[in-house]
Amino acid sequence: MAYTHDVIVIGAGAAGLTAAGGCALFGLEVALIERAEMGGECLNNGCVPSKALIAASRRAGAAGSALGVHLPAPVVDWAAVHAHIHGAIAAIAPHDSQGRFEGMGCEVIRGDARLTDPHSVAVNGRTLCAPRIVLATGSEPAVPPIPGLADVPYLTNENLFALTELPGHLVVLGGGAVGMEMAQAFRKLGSQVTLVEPGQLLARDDRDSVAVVEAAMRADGVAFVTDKAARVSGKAGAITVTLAGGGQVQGTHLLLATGRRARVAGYGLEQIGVKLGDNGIAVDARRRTSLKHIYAIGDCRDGPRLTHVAGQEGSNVVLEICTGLPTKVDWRALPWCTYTLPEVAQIGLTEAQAREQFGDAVTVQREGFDHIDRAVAEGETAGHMKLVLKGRKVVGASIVGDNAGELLLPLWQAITGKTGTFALGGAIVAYPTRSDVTKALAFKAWEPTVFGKWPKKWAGLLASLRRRS
Ligand SMILES: Cc1cc2nc3c(=O)[nH]c(=O)nc-3n(C[C@H](O)[C@H](O)[C@H](O)COP(=O)(O)OP(=O)(O)OC[C@H]3O[C@@H](n4cnc5c(N)ncnc54)[C@H](O)[C@@H]3O)c2cc1C
Ligand SMILES: NC(=O)c1ccc[n+]([C@@H]2O[C@H](COP(=O)([O-])OP(=O)(O)OC[C@H]3O[C@@H](n4cnc5c(N)ncnc54)[C@H](O)[C@@H]3O)[C@@H](O)[C@H]2O)c1
Repeated sequence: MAYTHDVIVIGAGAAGLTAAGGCALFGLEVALIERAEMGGECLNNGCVPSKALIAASRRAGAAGSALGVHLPAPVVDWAAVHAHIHGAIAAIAPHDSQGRFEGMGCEVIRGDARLTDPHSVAVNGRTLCAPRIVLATGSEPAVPPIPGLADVPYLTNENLFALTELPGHLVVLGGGAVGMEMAQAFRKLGSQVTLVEPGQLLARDDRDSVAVVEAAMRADGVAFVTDKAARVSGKAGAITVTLAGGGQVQGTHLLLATGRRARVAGYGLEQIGVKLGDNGIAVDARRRTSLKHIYAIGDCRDGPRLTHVAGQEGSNVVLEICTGLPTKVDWRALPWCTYTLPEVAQIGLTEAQAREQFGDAVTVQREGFDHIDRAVAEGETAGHMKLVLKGRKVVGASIVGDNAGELLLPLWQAITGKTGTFALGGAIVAYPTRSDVTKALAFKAWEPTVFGKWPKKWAGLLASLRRRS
């Protein structure tokens, strides 16, 4: 077969950009195909706009009296908030742009790709062929089969950031990361917000940590309803959600935050025989599909759906394709953070997962931010860090508090064995910073040893010798 390229990458989101850019930097001939905006979901309707919106909401939420300073009630200029969100996207866009990736050596093709045989991709009337293909086609909002939904205008992350007005009363379906972040942000900006979730809020996170966020959001004025949406009716500006339990919630706008569905249909996967899992393309630990020369990375395969995961899988397949060495992804120390106020961050195992896996070998060291001087000085003491240990080895951590996500990096190093509690407990940490909490908890793992029987005996012996001299 005459190959036109060494690698064809379909999709220019976080996963595809990393894979294509990395292979091109190794000198391979790469075709990168994107049918919509370069940068995919994270840049255009995911992480970037949501974090820009959250930043605006934090400014609004700072109003009131605290620390002896009185700020007047905020005036929210939605058009300006909207401009800030789209300004952030525009500022980051060059990083993901066609020009930047062409500069790295990729052939960037703007069009709809379709697999026509196991080595061939049709796009814009051309047929490209390569020995390796990387699928990075992402995911889309999962729209649950709720009766009436098709007849009512609703929001998802795909149109939320195009809103031209601040919702009067936003009803959010789903208490995962999207639902929680957006519910709090719109509430702080002045919308009434009701969040409907039938199960647990932030179900993948530590329960103690989620309880702190939930309390903060209730204090902000978010109303939580534990039930499932059974029917939706109404029209723009007047929407009614009828709950499975019989109650009703009324609002002006409806946001679906009910999870993601992998984008796997309509581009030839079925025809060439790539196998699917429950919600995405089935892959092995090296991110190879059932056709071993075709990889699937990021949101389109079954597994965690996060930008840094997409990027990590992109790097993984670059190494495997470019060196020929099998390269497995390692999620022992997978971090994530939900950017509510306070943030809730998780890495590795939660306490419950660790106890299930290691039983009595697990101990948990916990410190509240009310014991951390920086947090006290700033009046931001909500939250805690929980360090989950097997012996003295960190196997997980849950953090809830201001900027919790910024504390994750040394914990990644500890879980992956690049550092340990001894090093972290002895580290010099600038005072006063929130990192004091990591040092304090790591040291607790060693405290019984450092101040144990033998060090005490030794110190006592030295002291008695000095007394005699
Ligand atoms: C509101 C929201 C907030 C989020 N916030 C965070 C966050 O703070 N942190 C975090 O880590 N994650 C966050 N995420 C998740 C994150 O956005 C995704 O995990 C990530 O963007 C997935 O990247 P990807 O490259 O796999 O897919 P995408 O970014 O979806 O890229 C796939 C690309 O493939 C293209 N494509 C699909 N089919 C074809 C085809 N046949 N031909 C050509 N092109 C095609 C699509 O147009 C798309 O551009 C958030 C998600 C949402 C919805
Ligand atoms: N900060 C971050 O890292 C961040 C932020 C946003 C999104 N994301 C990623 O984006 C993806 C999507 O997030 P998400 O929050 O949409 O999905 P999710 O799967 O985390 O949560 C969806 C929630 O919707 C609920 N739900 C389902 N059907 C419902 C119904 N009919 N009525 C009410 N509730 C219903 C589910 O019980 C679940 O709790 C996730 O994979 C997440 O990792 C990450």
